Amino acid sequence: MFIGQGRRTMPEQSGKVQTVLGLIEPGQLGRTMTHEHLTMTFECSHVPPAPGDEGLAAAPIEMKHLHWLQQNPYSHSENLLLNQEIEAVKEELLCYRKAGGGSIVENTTTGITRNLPVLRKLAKETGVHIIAGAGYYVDVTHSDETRKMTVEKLTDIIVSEVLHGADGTDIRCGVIGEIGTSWPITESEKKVLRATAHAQTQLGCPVIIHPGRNKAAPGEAIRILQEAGGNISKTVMSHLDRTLFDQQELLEFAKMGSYLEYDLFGTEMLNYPFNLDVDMPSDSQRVQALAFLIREGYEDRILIAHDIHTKHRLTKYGGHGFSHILKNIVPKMLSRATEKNLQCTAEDLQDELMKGGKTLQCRV
Ligand SMILES: CC(=O)NCCS(=O)(=O)O
Repeated sequence: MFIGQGRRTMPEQSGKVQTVLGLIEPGQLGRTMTHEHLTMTFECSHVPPAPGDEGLAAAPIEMKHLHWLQQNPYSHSENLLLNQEIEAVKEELLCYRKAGGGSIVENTTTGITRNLPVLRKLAKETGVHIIAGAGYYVDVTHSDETRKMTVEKLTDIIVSEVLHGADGTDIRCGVIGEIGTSWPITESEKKVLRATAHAQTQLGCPVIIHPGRNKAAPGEAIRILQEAGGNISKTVMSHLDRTLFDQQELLEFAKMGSYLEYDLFGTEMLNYPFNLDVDMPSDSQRVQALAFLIREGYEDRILIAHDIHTKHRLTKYGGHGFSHILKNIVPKMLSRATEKNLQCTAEDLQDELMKGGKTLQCRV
C-alpha cells in the first residue's frame, strides 16, 4: 500500500502510506481491508426491478424486505446511496477498530461520488487509517470532458490527485483506483488505463483495477497496463470472486503477477444481475478458492475485503458490516487451515493465539 520512489514523488512520501490525514509508516496500518467504500453513489448500476417488484423497489428499507433486498440490491434506488449513511458508517468503523481493524482502502473514484472531506472526518473521528483512491470509475460514469482528454491530461490529473489533493481539496489520494473497466473495455477506459500506468510510473504507488464481468477481462486490463509500462507487481485485480472460476484459468491469470483480490465477502446472491451466467460464490467457496491459491504458492499475493457499496450491507440494515471478515471469515479460514494442513507462519499463529486464545494446529 505504500508509495514507492517515483520520478514525481517527494522524498518524504517514498516508502510511506499516504492516508487522508497524511503519511504513516506501513507498520502503522494494522489489519487492512483493501477494497471498501465508506461513502459513494451507485446509481450508474441501477437494475430495473422485475415486473411486480416495483413496490418493493420503492419501499423504505425494512426488515421484512431484507431478503428481497439481498437478492436484488441494485434494483432499489435508495439502497444505492451509501453517501446518505455517514453516521452509520462511522459507528461501523468504531466497531471495526474494536474487532482489530486498523486501516481501510477507500476505492471510490471519480464517477461514483468520491467525498474526500467526509473521508477525512471519518478518519479523524474513528482513528481508522483511510487511504483514498485516485482516478476514474467505469465508462458509463465518464463525463464528456473526461472522454475528450488525452492520456497525458488524464495522467496529470491522477498524478495531481496523489501529489497535491483531489476534487478541489488538499486531501491526497494514496492509491490509484478502483479504476473501472467494462467488458469489452471501451476506448475511454483504455485511455484511463494507460494514464494509470503512466501515473504509477511517475509515483510508484499501488493501482487497483475493477475488471469487466467476463473471464477475459482481468487479463486484458493487465496487458494494457503492462504495455503502457505499469508495475503489475504493485497492481491489484479486484472482484476475482465474480470473474474467474476455472482453477486453470485462475492460475494462468495469477502468473501475470498482480495481487489477487477476493473482495465480495458477505455477498451471497442467487442471480447476479450484471452477468446472469455467473454463479456468485458463497463465503465458504471463497475460502476454498483462497485455500487453492495458497496451496499453489500465492499466499503473499492474496488480498481480501467486503467491497461494501450499498446500504443493505451495513449492520444498520441487517447486513454483515465492515467487521465480517475479522469476526467470521478469519476464524473460518483458521479452522480450514487446521483441517487441510495448510501452512501458516509462526507470526500468524502467534497473532491469532494472542487474539482469541484458540488452539490451532497449523504446520509452522
Ligand atoms: C463498487 C463496485 O464496483 N463494486 C463491484 C460490484 S461488482 O458487481 O462486483 O462488479
